[in-house]
Amino acid sequence: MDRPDDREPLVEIEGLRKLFDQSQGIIDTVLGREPQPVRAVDGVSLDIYPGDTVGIAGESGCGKTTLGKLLVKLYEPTEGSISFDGEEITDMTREDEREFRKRVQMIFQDPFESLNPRMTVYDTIAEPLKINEMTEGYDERRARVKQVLEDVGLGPAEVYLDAFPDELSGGERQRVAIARALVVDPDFIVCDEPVSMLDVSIRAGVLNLMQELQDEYDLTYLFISHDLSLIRYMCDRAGIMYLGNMVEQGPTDDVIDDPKHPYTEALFDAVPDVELGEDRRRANATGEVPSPRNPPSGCRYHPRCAHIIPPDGWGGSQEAFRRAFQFKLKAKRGELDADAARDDAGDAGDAVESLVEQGLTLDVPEEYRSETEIETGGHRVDASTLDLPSDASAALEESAEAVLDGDAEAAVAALDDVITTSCATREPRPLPSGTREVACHRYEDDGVEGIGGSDGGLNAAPAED
Ligand SMILES: Nc1ncnc2c1ncn2[C@@H]1O[C@H](COP(=O)(O)OP(=O)(O)OP(=O)(O)O)[C@@H](O)[C@H]1O
Repeated sequence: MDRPDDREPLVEIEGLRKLFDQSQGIIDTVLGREPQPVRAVDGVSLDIYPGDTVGIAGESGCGKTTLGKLLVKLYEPTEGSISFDGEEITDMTREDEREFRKRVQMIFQDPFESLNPRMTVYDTIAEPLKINEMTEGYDERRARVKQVLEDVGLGPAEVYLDAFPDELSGGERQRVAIARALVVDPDFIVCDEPVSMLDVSIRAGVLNLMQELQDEYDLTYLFISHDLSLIRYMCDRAGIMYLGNMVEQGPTDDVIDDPKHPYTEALFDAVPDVELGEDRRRANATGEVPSPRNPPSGCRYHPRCAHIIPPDGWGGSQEAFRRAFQFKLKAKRGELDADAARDDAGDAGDAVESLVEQGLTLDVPEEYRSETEIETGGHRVDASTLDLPSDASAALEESAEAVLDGDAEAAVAALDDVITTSCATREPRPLPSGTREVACHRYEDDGVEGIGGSDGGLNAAPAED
């Protein structure tokens, strides 16, 4: 990615992976299935520059916290490298690691859990100074603790020094946690949902304090948050994670105002915004986040993607392909309900037609459904209004017949040659554009939907097979 200056990154993350081995559920054990690790962070690369505030967003379980913990060395990576100020952190001497642990801190979501209830504010903040032998004796230590308490807005310090966490409000506790992180004068702080447990009325105060402290202490921040308005408010750059992958990253305003990855688009569409036009509203994702134990092949987002790419020579619209692909997913997952289709069709009706329409229905909230779907309670789409090529219609009917005959395998096989997409077979590589990186096949080929203007944008590098 282009940057406006030639600073060296403070943190360089390359091909980072963290897999958690997890014991299987009882069904897996009984069926003798191979244990599958949780792919919490799975191939993330990211540079963080000094003085920047980088935000990481994404749905729950996408690997944000795991990434944060890897960066502060609370976890060791399964694969990949993290370098901090030019030095690889996964392979440090004891002395270097000691120094690293001073320079890099983490603030957690829950100040009730992160503070020891049996330690006073003074002991909590003085502890890292003692461990790191950073002060000469009690007087210097006490002066340093008092100073940092004043810096985080807990003044006069004497009022707080002997207090225990349960005597403080949530906001005061989080300020103590921030003071504990700051007292060793770090360079880089990972802030994991730092205000989400706090009362809404005091969040802005804590965030503003963190901005002031950034200048005062010369800090670089990584903010992890579900809250996209917080990311916009605090962060210069934003990275969007999906199932362990970084799908898009770049300057925050560009990523939010002009999202390129369909997942980023859907994530921001989930936030109510009266100014969004029809096109943005229709882009919403279908279904739930799949398990990181067994992520989808190719692009991990493809089963939910509104912009899934039809095969070469597809004679219909992209919308028709997206629905046909949803049919295929439901057939694979055994979600097509033959009995419901028979009931729906009635004695004189056509159960095949009903089942095809059931399969073509998108699993999205009501505001994203077609008129027919709304009229029929979300269960039916009028297939005749869809621009489906004749071979696709024939394949869907053949598949529906197989489902009605109880032959699940044949139902999937009928679709195999027609309803195909490269999104399910090739993993997209993050490719650079003028201001960002996006990992999406739509931006790989000239003439599809290049971004980054006339210089070819993301088309600069060939796609991986
Ligand atoms: N110590 C662990 N052992 C096993 N699995 C883990 C562990 N920590 C996280 N996971 C799993 O890894 C995946 C990513 O979790 P992580 O907490 O990093 O996501 P997240 O995006 O921060 O989610 P949230 O916003 O809910 O905190 C999840 O499926 C989670 O269950």
